[in-house]
Amino acid sequence: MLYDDFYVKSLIRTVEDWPKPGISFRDITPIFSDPKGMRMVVDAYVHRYIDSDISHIACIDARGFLIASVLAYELRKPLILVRKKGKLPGKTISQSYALEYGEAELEIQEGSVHEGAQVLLFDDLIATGGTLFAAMSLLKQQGANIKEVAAIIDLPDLGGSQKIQASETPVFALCAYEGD
Ligand SMILES: O=P(O)(O)OC[C@H]1O[C@H](OP(=O)(O)OP(=O)(O)O)[C@H](O)[C@@H]1O
Ligand SMILES: Nc1ncnc2[nH]cnc12
Repeated sequence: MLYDDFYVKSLIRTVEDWPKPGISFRDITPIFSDPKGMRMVVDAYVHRYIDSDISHIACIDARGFLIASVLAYELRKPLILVRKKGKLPGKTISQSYALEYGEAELEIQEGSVHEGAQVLLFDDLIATGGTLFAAMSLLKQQGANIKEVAAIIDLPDLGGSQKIQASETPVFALCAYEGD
């Protein structure tokens, strides 16, 4: 299905002052309750990565899981879960970070990716980039190369995507909210 930016944006709800005063929260929940929107979003990534040489898809807890798992199924790639602290059994490595409205810690299981893996890292939204940088650091510590970071939404005013690109990692976002 052809990507229609206007249609996808019509499924993203802005909630002012949530979860904290001053935050314009971009709620993607309506995308998942709209089968056409969900298909349009997934198809856009399938189209972009079908012929790429990525070996793995990594995704970030929790909203990042929703599209990335379908994408991994479609592209027949292994999926690596980057989870919030305390959710993964066994030996893990962790990284704390700050995001637009708080602080948290991410973890991956040791050995979840091998040296030289070519990873597409997926999350739903890029704001300050704190979350993605923490995930990138964990994957790189395991020897992975981050081929590209992909998201549904970029908030360029918060600088995250620019910082990731400045670190020599390509960034692909389906849509952006800038200056509003
Ligand atoms: O670029 P940043 O400033 O780091 O912000 C982006 C992150 O914030 C949200 O995660 P949240 O921790 O709210 O998790 P959720 O997916 O579990 O709702 C979003 O899903 C991104 O992961
Ligand atoms: N403005 C925002 N809307 C939705 N998720 C976010 N994660 C970080 N900032 C966000």
